[in-house]
Amino acid sequence: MNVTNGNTASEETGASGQGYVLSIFPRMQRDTAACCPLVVPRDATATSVVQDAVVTLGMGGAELEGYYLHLRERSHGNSKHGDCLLPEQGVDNLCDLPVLAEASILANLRTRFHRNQIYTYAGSVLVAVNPFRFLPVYNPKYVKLYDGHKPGRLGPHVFAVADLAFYSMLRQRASQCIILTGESGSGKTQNANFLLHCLTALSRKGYANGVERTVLGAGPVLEAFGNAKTARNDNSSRFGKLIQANYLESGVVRGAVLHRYLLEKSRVVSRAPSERNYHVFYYLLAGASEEERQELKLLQSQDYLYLTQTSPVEDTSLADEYKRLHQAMEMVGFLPPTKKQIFSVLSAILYLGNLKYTCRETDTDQGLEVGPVEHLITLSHLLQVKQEMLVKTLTKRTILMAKNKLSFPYSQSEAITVRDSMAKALYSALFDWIVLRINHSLLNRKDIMDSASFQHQSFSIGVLDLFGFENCRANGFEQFCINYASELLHYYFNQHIFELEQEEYQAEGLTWQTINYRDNSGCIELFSSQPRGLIHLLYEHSSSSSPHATDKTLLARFLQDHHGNPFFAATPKGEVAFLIQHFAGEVKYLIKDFRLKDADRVPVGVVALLNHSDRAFVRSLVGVNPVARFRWAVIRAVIRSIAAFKQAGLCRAARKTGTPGNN
Ligand SMILES: Nc1ncnc2c1ncn2[C@@H]1O[C@H](COP(=O)(O)OP(=O)(O)OP(=O)(O)O)[C@@H](O)[C@H]1O
Repeated sequence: MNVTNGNTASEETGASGQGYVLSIFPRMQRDTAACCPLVVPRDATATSVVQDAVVTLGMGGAELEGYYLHLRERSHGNSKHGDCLLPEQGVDNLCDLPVLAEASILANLRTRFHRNQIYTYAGSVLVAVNPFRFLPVYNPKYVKLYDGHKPGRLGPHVFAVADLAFYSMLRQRASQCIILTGESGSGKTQNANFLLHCLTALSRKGYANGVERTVLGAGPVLEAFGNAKTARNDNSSRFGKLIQANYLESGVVRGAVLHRYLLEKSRVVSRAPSERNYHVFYYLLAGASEEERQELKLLQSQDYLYLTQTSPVEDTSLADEYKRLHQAMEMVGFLPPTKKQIFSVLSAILYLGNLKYTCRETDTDQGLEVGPVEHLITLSHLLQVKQEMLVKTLTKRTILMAKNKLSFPYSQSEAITVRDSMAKALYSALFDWIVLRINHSLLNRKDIMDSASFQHQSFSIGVLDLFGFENCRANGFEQFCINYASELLHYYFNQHIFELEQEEYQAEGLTWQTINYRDNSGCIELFSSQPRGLIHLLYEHSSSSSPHATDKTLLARFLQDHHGNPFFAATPKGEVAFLIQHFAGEVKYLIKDFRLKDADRVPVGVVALLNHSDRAFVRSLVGVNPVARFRWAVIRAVIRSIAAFKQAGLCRAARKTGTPGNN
């Protein structure tokens, strides 16, 4: 039996026009069968339509057996797609939609959005639509409301997810994880913050032990140093993070741990014209007091090359943000001298960008000169390094040969690369150091002692907030890494939602029609298969074993090895780029600087220079990662976290089906 929505103007009926005429065809083909009209109200549900149809057709009791009802939306005419059979207020869970199709899903999300209901369930997944304005649904009253609530009683909410994770952890005595995914600007970080707020508030001891305060302080600090304005999001996270809230088995929150994955450090030295450098630079220059300006030798933002590649920033709120940043830094335990050291390094990074090179050629000597000298003096003062050593590091490569140190002058472009590498390495090391310090204050001494002595068993709830899928006007190495990470996450979702869930249904003996979903494993293969995957080819081309490789030879190799791959394509002639068919759409990547950014080597001389600083703080920055070489951090980290989540999913499925899982 085939029921088609006849929602055309002429078929709208009822005294108030508040109804639809549905056409019921007792066979599958509407043109070969007689049709029986059925008037239903606008807010009819699938169940009520079936009941009305049964009555209208005079079918009842045993006669119903063996009949199938297919509800179909009319696919032509001027019907309002997706609106058919949708209750006026929408449904809380997309699984309850009478017709599950893209149009009806969008119509439901739209209907709810206009009613300020931005959250909707899709089975066990929570879908959030970004409202881009404040909604009064996150205050402590809501945390209490959702605390221990019965699923289905209250509307979908991000606090419901936190609550479910918290009580599942206590009930199952197992750690939990919550993954946020979506395009850049969709609201992942905002919702991660709401989750953490709720997760710490649900602690049996409430706010008493100060973890909430530290977690809340950590957010703005990380945002200032790790977020920036991009073409898609004014406050885009340029790093990925996994925040793990730790609990004792009694449900008392005992600290948290923050893991950070890849910081987009190339942003420190260059970015697209409509984008900005990291927020903290603008906050510092807009909000520093006169005394700080003198001490840190600050200039105006338009005087720094690293900040002037983009349109000037005139935002009166920046000075207030600087004040807020100071407060947040204090909340996570940064004392005034530490803050001063941090801002000195930021000032030094900005000065590095202003250094210029000129070629010098005399009868006896040939090389590069770096200046202006007053910037070199300021830099050596800010970093507490010897000016002579600074100049040498920035202009000459030193090689150790048969126990002798030999120096060769850099070419101008090599020297610029060294200068920029130093700025990126300093910023990245500073960010790592900040994360390290935040982790110290998140884990108090008693927690460490307790866990070391195994006095208490503890569990955790992880919140994974990675960068969202990006397709910018010009995509480069950064988008290549970010989108590969998104691709891996999407693969995990597919596995978790479709494969494992369907396996579970089959194990429970439920009649289930297998759903065919768009599998992205081919795209992941394209990136990571051995030995021809794009990542491996890139690695090969940027290693020292390929001295003659260039970005162009790399592209040629990509094209040669992946010709005919449905996920990979060449671009029209002349473009030094390639296309990848991602799960979220096709992206064009420009090959320029892929090798350079992949290798991401900080010259040994720069590490040695910073290690010789008279300032312990600067030396400790290099100590965070002595070789200062953070190659493929994101990919390694994402693979590790995906593997952990995948394992957790398999264990969950194993527990449900009663088969032993390797927990
Ligand atoms: N629930 C919400 N309520 C109010 N505003 C929101 C909400 N979610 C997102 N926003 C707004 O949208 C902006 C972008 O959100 P957010 O930074 O969380 O996106 P994202 O997905 O983490 O992006 P990216 O991947 O670029 O970091 C926020 O700065 C905020 O203004």
